[in-house]
Amino acid sequence: MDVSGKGVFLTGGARGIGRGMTEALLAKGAKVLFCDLIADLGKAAEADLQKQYGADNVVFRQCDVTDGDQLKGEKFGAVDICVNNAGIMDERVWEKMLAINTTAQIRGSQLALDHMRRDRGGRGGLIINTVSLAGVFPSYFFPVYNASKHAMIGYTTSWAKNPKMGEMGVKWRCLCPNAVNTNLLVFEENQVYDGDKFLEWIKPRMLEPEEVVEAFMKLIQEEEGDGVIYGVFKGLGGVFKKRRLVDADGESNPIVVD
Ligand SMILES: NC(=O)C1=CN([C@@H]2O[C@H](COP(=O)(O)OP(=O)(O)OC[C@H]3O[C@@H](n4cnc5c(N)ncnc54)[C@H](O)[C@@H]3O)[C@@H](O)[C@H]2O)C=CC1
Ligand SMILES: CCCCCC(=O)CC\C=C/C=C/C=C/[C@@H](O)[C@@H](O)CCCC(=O)O
Repeated sequence: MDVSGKGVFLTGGARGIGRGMTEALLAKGAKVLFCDLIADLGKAAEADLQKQYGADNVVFRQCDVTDGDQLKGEKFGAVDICVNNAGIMDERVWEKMLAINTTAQIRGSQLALDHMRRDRGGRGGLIINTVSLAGVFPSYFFPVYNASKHAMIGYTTSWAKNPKMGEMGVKWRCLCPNAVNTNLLVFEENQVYDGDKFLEWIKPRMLEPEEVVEAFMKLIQEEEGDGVIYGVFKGLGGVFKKRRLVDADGESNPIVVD
């Protein structure tokens, strides 16, 4: 999709990957309403971005995505692209994590679909859920985070397969980066299991946020390709992936399931 002049709603945009996505979309001429829980960071980002791209093109709202009423109330003209990106990684508060990573992404998708669907007067659109490679592969370091992301792959790909989606005019995609150098990876003890081991294991393949943003922009602008899982890997950029089940020992004997 050509994003120029399009309306975007994006969650978790005050920092990290979401902050970069917001700026990249503005640079291509989109109008962005971004929200976040952290008001001071969000307002600072808004001031900065408005200076560069104009106050009519970018607005910040403080919003807790787990509050359905707050999420519903966010309006900034028509939304052509919805990016459900806010997420946390903290096994100690696993119910809250499911509320943010899964329930809120589902609610955001549902609201966007109702707004966009052509068969009910909307003008179509694109829904992108920021998932993770943790939604595709098992990782013992963070079981609930992993489950929260697996759920979003199931949800997003299921809507994408709906035979009436053509009529509705809405496309669905999952952005699945490998680990990214953001605040999400700064954790306290017990936030994940064997966190130091995870970081040591993942370090050589760790992405910078800009690499993910670049892949995200390709994914948005991609017209073709029915793959809804877009893996982002160090040195490879973004690639459409088929969903695979792997044995308990990891990579051996993957089974292609779609
Ligand atoms: N950093 C990583 O290694 C990876 C991150 N991801 C996913 O990317 C997404 C963005 O994460 P990052 O930019 O890495 O982390 P981050 O921590 O830098 O940014 C996440 C943003 O979401 C916001 N947020 C958290 N809870 C919220 C709530 N209840 N309501 C509204 N906003 C809320 C935070 O305030 C923060 O600004 C998440 O969904 C994460 O799971 C996916 C793969 C790898
Ligand atoms: C503190 C933890 C935060 C977790 C943030 C993430 O979402 C990071 C991603 C989590 C798991 C990543 C698993 C990565 C596996 C790959 O490095 C590789 O094993 C997969 C190979 C893919 C392929 O060959 O197609």
